[in-house]
Amino acid sequence: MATATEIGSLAARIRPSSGGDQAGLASSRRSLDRSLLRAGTVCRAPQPARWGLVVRSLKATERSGRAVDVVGTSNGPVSSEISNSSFALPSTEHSLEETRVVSNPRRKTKIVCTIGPSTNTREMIWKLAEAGMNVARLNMSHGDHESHQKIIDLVKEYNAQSKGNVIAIMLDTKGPEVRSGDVPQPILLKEGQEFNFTIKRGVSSEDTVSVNYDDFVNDVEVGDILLVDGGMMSLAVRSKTVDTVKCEVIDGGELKSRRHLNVRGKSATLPSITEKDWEDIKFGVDHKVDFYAVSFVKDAKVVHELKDYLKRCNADIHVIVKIESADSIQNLHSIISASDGAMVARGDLGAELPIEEVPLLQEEIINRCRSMEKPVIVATNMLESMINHPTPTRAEVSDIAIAVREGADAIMLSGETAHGKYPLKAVKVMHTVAWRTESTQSTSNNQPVLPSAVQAAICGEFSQRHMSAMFAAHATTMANTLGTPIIVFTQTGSMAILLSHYRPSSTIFAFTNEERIKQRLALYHGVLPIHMQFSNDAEETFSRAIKYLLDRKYLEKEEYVTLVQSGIHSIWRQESTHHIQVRKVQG
Ligand SMILES: Nc1ncnc2c1ncn2[C@@H]1O[C@H](COP(=O)(O)OP(=O)(O)OP(=O)(O)O)[C@@H](O)[C@H]1O
Ligand SMILES: CC(=O)C(=O)O
Repeated sequence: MATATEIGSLAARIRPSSGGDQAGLASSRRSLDRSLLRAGTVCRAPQPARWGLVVRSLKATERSGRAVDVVGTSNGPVSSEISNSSFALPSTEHSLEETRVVSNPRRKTKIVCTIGPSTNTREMIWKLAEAGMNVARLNMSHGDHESHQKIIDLVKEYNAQSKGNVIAIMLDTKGPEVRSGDVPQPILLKEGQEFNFTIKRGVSSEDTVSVNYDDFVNDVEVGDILLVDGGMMSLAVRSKTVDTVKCEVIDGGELKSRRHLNVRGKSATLPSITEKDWEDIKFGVDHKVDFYAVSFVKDAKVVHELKDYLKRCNADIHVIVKIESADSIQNLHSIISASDGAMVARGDLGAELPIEEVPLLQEEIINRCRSMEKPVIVATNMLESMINHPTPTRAEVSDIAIAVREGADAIMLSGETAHGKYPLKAVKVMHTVAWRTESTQSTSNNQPVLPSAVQAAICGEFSQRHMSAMFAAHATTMANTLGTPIIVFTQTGSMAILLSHYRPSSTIFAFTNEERIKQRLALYHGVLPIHMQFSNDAEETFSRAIKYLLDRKYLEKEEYVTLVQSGIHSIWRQESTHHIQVRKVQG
């Protein structure tokens, strides 16, 4: 059986009395340096934690320069079919060559894919998963429960059959959104023409279409600007009757079925969770989804209301708040604080607020989430042109790189995978761009900081949670300094989530004995979740974990790993002390 011997000198059980042994550390570096030389790798840029890192990047680089040897990872292509397929980026070979000095062959930023008509089959779910999808998003604004259940069943079937890979499921509520009605054919809106929106149901003519919101006429005022589809078309309100809003088209286009309507600078006076949303939320409880993405959250009250409901249902589902309305910006801190994470929903955000605010708000929301230890997703238009074209615009590529650099946990595809012509190529582009961008990120200016824990200690309010945060930060520093991957054993997922928050430079292998926790962890930056039964014997469990990683070539013999035993719920600990150990992997 594979084992990992503890290096006595580096067995940094973090206790006041512990100390490091320079000789042991130097020997570990020498051994890693030797493997580097054997591998013949050239390290072009000095990195603070270079020893273990370069060796591992070789695993993803074949002679052709194509990624074929990354197996069973939730963070990148897993099959040669994907890697060698014709939809590789034209520049793929070049970019993979370039990433030889990458610190880690696995992508850390996760990819959320919206499932729709282009991808709602067994074959496409499998292909998306193999191409790098980490989370499948169900948009409840479209489809019915039957069609969404089919997708949930397919994802669960994939998870059950896949060896090592896992996909989480996110149910995105429709929310109090205002949409135009169904039209049998797109209606052409021309600049300057009169066009009307009516609250009468089922209307679709050349100059009038229904809206799904009875108070539309009351909320809208003469002079308001209406944006269709996030600003693809716009109209100025000229007059109103009891049931109709009469407008002049400013920017024309094709009005298709169920398009978003926003009034510039205003949020609809609807509750954040509508009756339909509650039905969809219950559907999510019944089918055990992993996350809700809650649309148009205006304040923290609605998050508490949803969480209370989930508690009453005994449902362990995390709540991601979508920041997309003018109201949500005013209450950003309390909303994020009440939630389990946030999404920068740039579509509606850029319609309700001036569009030039979107990049600034994106950065602010990411920073806030990062400082509050919550995951954050950047969504909408990331590869919009790939709905119809096989390659992205350069601006779209830059947009992905910016979200990765700003520290998003995940980036999202919407229409690109829901109804686009090139869903797999879009995932492949997202994967490659995120991976390449991560490879250039320096860890030296990314050392964990602990303002909240330090502050708590000063105020005498140091809690178990702060203790866990301290250990996660120290484990990260240790793993970064030594260039080791982190192995964590977690029952609730909390320590893996904390480690993810500190963004270690290498992968976090998160072993859990709960399938649901494994699925949830798929969203978190840098975490590779693995399900394994824990036994009462800690050493035996560690050995099985190491064997698992060796068998899948995630680790190599003689490599060092940072092993974290901790968390709020202790595993194999008599006392409530956390342990961080550095161990050498034995065959
Ligand atoms: N389950 C589905 N069934 C049918 N069509 C879908 C489904 N999900 C998505 N689509 C199609 O894909 C498009 C893009 O998906 P997306 O999730 O971005 O929805 P949206 O309505 O454009 O915006 P929002 O995300 O704000 O709801 C939708 O407009 C719709 O045409
Ligand atoms: C994702 C979404 O709902 C938006 O961008 O508006």
